[in-house]
Amino acid sequence: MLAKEAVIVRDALDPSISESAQRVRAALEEKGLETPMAGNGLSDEQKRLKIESAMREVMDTLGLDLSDDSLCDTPKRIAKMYVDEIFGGLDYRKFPKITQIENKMRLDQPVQVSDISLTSTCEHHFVTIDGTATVSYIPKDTVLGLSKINRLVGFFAQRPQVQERLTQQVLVAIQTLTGSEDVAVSINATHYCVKARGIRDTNSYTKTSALGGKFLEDAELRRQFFA
Ligand SMILES: Nc1nc2c(ncn2[C@@H]2O[C@H](COP(=O)(O)OP(=O)(O)OP(=O)(O)O)[C@@H](O)[C@H]2O)c(=O)[nH]1
Ligand SMILES: [Zn+2]
Repeated sequence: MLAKEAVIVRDALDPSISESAQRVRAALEEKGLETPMAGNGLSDEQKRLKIESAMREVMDTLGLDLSDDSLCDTPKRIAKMYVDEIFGGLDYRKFPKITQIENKMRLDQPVQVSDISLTSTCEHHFVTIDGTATVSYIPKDTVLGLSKINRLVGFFAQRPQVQERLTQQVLVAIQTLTGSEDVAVSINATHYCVKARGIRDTNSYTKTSALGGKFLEDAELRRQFFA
């Protein structure tokens, strides 16, 4: 297993990790908001093979018949889903390409993207978190391509998460990329670990928010964001 510092140095030299991704990661590390990772240096293919084998063990332990034609490929499907889909955001090589344009329009009012659909995975139970995110920022020197906001939410959602950390990670990513402290993020989500097991509450949902710069200082701006 490689030490965390060694992984960061290796990734800094990896041309498939964009400069934007490296800056966001450094900012998260500095603020103690990075997802806890113990980088093991495995390739995606090595990860798929190991997870497939582990899932085979889990299913076998549950007493499922792995020779059944409906079940036999499930370990492989789960391995692919974890590495390439629902946990793809653990790999900064998959960080979205961030397009920004110079703020020639001198925009100084909030740009808000509301109700971004989001699915993530609860890191305590590995079941779905299903919700929406709303992101607002006041541009400084550059303006972000709108879809990039959805993509950034999607990237950090594709990790095992707690909703509070996910909300903060999106905030820091947008602050880092735009150079503007004036960012607000809110997430409303249903946790299937609360809905489908445990307390089995089918109604409740969780609201979190993370605010920076003028959104913290200006009550009217904050009111508009939450309105
Ligand atoms: N703060 C926070 N907690 C979460 C999130 N997702 C799940 N949890 C909680 O994580 C906690 C884990 O508690 P444990 O007592 O270790 O787990 P458990 O025995 O399965 O708990 P129950 O869900 O109450 O049955 C639970 O209270 C979950 O509801 C999240 O995004 N944020
Ligand atoms: Zn959970």
